[in-house]
Amino acid sequence: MTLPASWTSPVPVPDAAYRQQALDRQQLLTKPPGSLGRLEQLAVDLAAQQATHRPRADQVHMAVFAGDHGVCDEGISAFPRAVTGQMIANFAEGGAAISVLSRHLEATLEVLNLGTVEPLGHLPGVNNLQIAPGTANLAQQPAMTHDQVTAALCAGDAVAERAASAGAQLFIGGDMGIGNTTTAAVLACALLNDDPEALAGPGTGLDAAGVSHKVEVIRRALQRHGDNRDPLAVLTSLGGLEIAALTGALLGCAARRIPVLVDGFIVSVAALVAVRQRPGARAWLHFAHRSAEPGHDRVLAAMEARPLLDLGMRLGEGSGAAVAVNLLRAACSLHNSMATFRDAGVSNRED
Ligand SMILES: Cc1cc2ncn([C@H]3O[C@H](COP(=O)(O)O)[C@@H](O)[C@H]3O)c2cc1C
Ligand SMILES: O=C(O)c1cccnc1
Repeated sequence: MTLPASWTSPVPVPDAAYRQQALDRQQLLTKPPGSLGRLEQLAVDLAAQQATHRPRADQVHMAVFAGDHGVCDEGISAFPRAVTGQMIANFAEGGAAISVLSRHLEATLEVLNLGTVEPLGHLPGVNNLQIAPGTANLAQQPAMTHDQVTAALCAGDAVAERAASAGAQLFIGGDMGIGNTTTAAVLACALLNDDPEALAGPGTGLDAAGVSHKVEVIRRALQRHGDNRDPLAVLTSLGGLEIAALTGALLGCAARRIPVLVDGFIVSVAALVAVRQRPGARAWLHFAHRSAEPGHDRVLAAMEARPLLDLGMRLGEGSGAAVAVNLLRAACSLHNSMATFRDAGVSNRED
C-alpha cells in the first residue's frame, strides 16, 4: 500500500489573479473600504481558492471520521469507549449534532468508520472500512502500523476525491473517537515540542484529577516515542485512525484546490500534521472556531490561525465548522451581490 500522492506532491497555490480581482471589487462596493472586516478577506480568499469571480459556499461536502483509541485503556476519558460505535449508529440514524447541522446546511455528509474495537454490522450510509479494531495503546506501543496509517491517509484522500467529483465548494471534516483529545494532545506535543500541561484538557468532561492523570499518560507516550518530529513517524506512533484520515482528507482537498473549513481541537491537530508535512496546504485552510479545549490556542498559534467564532463549543464531529458556514455564505453573497458605487450612483470618498 502506497501513500496518497498528496502526501508528497507540491501543493497548488490559490489563484493570484482572481485574488487581485476580488480585492479590487471589494473597493468598488457601496461601503467604506474594510467596513465588512474579515468577511471581505474571506470572500477574497475563497475567490482565489475557487479561481472564480463569484465565490460560493453553497455546495458543502462534509465527512465525519470515526475510530477507537487504545489509549482509552489508561482511563483518560469521561465516557466509555463503546460510545464511538454507538455514535456511528447515531450518525446513521441522523440524530447526532452534525447530522442536524448537515441537514440545516443542505450539505452532503459522509460517515466513515476507520475502525472500532467491536466491529459494527451494516449501518445504512456508513462506509465501514474497519482498518483495525481501533489503535493500539500509544502510551505503551506505536498506535498504528505503517500499513494502517497509510490506509487511513488513503481513506481521507478518497473522500477528497469524492468531494472534488461532486463539485464541492467547501470541505468540512469532523471527528468521532472516544479518547481522541488525548491522542490529539500527544500529537501536538510531539510536533510542537510543547508541554503536556499546556495541551491536555478536560475533553468530554474530566475533572482536575482526571486532567492530571491525562498529562501523565501523555508524558509516558512522549517518552516512549522519543524526539522524532517527522509527521508520518509522529502520526504512526501517536495518532488515531480518524485523525490520520482527516490529515489525508485535508491534504487531498488542498491538492484538488478545495477550500477547507477546519473545526475544533481535533481537526486542527490533523491540520497541523498536514501543514508540517506540506506547508503549502495552509493556504487552503479557514479556521472556524476556537474550541473550549484549552490546548487549541497553541495549535492555532502554530499555524498563525485566527478562528472566526468563539462559542465555547467542545463537541467535535465538525460541528463548529458547520456553524461557521453561514458566515462564509454571507461573505460570498455580499461580495457577489452588493451594488458598486457607480451602479448605485453613490458618491465615493473624496481622496
Ligand atoms: C456522546 C458524545 C458525542 C460526541 N461527539 C463528539 N465527541 C467528541 O468527544 C470525544 C473526545 O473526548 P475525550 O477525549 O474526552 O473522550 C470524541 O469522541 C470527540 O469526537 C463526542 C463525545 C461524546 C461522549
Ligand atoms: O474541539 C474539539 O474538536 C473537541 C473538544 C472536545 C471533545 N471533542 C472534540
